[in-house]
Amino acid sequence: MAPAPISAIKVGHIDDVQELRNGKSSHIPARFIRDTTERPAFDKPIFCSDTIPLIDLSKLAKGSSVELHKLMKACQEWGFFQIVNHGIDVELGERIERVAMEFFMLPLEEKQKYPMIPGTVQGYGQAFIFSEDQKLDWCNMFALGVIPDCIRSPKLWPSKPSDFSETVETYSTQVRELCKNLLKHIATTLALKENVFEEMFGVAVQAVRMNYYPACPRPDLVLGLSPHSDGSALTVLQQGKGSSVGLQILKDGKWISVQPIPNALVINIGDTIEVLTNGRYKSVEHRAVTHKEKDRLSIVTFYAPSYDIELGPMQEFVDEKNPCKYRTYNHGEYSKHYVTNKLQGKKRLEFAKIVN
Ligand SMILES: O=C(O)CCC(=O)C(=O)O
Ligand SMILES: [Fe+2]
Repeated sequence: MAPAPISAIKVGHIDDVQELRNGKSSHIPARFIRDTTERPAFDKPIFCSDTIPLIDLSKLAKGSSVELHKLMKACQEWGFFQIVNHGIDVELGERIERVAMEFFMLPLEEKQKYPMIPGTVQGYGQAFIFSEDQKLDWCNMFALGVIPDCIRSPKLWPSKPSDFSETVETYSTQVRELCKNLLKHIATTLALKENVFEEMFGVAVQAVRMNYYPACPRPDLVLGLSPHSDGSALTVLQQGKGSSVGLQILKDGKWISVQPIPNALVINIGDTIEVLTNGRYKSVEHRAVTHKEKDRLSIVTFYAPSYDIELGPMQEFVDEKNPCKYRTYNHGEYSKHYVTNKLQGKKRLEFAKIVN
């Protein structure tokens, strides 16, 4: 049966979490309350690991083999790491946080001029909601396609604050360079030609998502963002200064909090790199939790191949011991599949899995 058009899907009433928060009531609407198995376990001590690898990009740039080895281990064993000396201007990092917060603090009517466009995950609101019985995230998102032009919706770029668009453009230009740079180093860790990904990806797709998690009176009952892996090749995540700890990654069956490090960025491997490397480097499931008193902001950039690219495991990673785990598919089709299915762990990658 053909899938129902997104516009025909009934999502029911979606409360705006900032409005709920401003109402100061401690009542949590039922649609936000998770099943017991999904709730964050605040009663057990959260395993706050400082072992999530920290990579110094300036050392990689100087050709440090020790740092390259650390990067290889980070990609292979974690799929998540933090980077310092990454080349993004500190002042620009502060500016993007400021404009994002100024946008989220606008009156609801103003933000609703840029409503989330179903099936594209662009605009303001809750994304990935496809049915009335689906749980909601304690989060407001504002997402924009940046590159190429065909994914930009100029109507969604807000006029307030006045320097919002210019800041997103400048920030995105610098993050794009960072992604290209990181992919070169990642290719080197895989004994591939350093430009292999850039040549393969064509004009890479880049999108930015700002996630705002207001403080929640019952962080033990809700999730800021449902568990998922990213569909990108790489994701660059900036945790807002002064934000609460919120990002958690699933490692060996345990949720581990990622401690923000001043001026560091969090990098994670997305589904695309998992497929290309036939699972050598894996995309990792992650989620966000909320905090009772503190709000939290994250600025997330997704960097992925052009939509017209056909993707599948590279031959370098397929042999008798490592049979091909994923089929070849069109990246545009995968992206469409990704944005039209709910966040549910790594389920969306089943799209590409070869089932024996
Ligand atoms: O806010 C966070 O830390 C997680 C955001 C995230 O995973 C996403 O936007 O894909
Ligand atoms: Fe994510």
